[in-house]
Amino acid sequence: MSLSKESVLEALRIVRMPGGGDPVSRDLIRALAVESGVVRFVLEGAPEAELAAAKPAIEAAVRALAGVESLTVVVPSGPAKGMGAGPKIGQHPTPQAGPQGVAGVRHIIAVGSGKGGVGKSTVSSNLAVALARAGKRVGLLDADIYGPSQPRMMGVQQRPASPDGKTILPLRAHGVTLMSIGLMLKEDEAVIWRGPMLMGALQQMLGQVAWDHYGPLDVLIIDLPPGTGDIQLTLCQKTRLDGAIVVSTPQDVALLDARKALDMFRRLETPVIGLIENMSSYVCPNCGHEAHLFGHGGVGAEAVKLGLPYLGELPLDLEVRLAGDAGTPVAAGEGPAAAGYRAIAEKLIAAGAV
Ligand SMILES: Nc1ncnc2c1ncn2[C@@H]1O[C@H](COP(=O)(O)OP(=O)(O)OP(=O)(O)O)[C@@H](O)[C@H]1O
Repeated sequence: MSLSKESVLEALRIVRMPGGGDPVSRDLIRALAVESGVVRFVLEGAPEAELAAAKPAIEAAVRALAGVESLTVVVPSGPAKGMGAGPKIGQHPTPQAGPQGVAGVRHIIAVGSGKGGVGKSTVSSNLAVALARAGKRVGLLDADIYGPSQPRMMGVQQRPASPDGKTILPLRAHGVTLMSIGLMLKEDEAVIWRGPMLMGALQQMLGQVAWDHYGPLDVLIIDLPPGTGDIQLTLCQKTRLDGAIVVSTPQDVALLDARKALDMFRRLETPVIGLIENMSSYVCPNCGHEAHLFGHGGVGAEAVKLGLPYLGELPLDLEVRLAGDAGTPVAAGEGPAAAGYRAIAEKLIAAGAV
């Protein structure tokens, strides 16, 4: 029998758990992935001591299979020392009837991109700050589970509190109510998760976080992972989204991927609020010459072609990256990039999107 999920599960059925039964019939094997000899899964759903005691036998059973080149078994542990008891993030999704809103939130907007690295997270944080500066009550959810960047960009690192072990209290930075899935997880947990665990975690981020802890929100901005995967699909299907904003750089290859994201939102019947061109122009800080490193105007032209609103362009500006790395989004200050964000925030407000 060649190595597969089934052969791994079959081998695991033979292992006896200290508390009785086997790990498969007790549903303790989660997010199993088997790919070219690499086997990964999460072992959870029983007391941590029992899982730790069973782990060596479980590993031995899998390693004995022909074709296993590497094995990672993660036993998620409780919160790290000093962090206090907290809810466990990452679970199988609970059933829900149709798309749901989020308590205390008026509008929900997702920010997506077809391709990574085009500035989606930068745009999400800066737009959140620009909208807050324009007087809106704004929340920001970093749902980019594989590369959460909002804690760094917004300058927050502490683990959110959970007084009752279930409700999660969001953080607050630059006038924005903030939560990142990255603040609740250990690195190795998120990386090996697959579909259902991701979806459950997202559901928890929307349902268990007290988004109105600092007062009700006009808008919750959700920074999606790049691409068109499980998280995007789940969010559009399970959450009452008001719409999506798609970020792209102007060059053809990024636009090609942006079209895929737009197509996904169309199929899922999520209205596209507009397109944003990031890294549009570069003004040399020494001589003032304006260059278009990735081309210019491609996103606007695409918006016209598709009959979608074009929200505006944002310059490629060293300050944007430095500010993001330093934890204070450039939109919190003054300058051309801040002005660009202010203009987009005003457009969104004028359109009644927030
Ligand atoms: N307009 C800009 N000018 C200069 N640097 C930028 C600009 N937009 C984004 N960056 C920088 O580019 C890098 C990638 O941006 P960001 O993380 O926002 O992209 P992303 O699309 O969210 O990527 P990923 O999908 O991988 O999370 C960051 O270092 C960010 O500071």
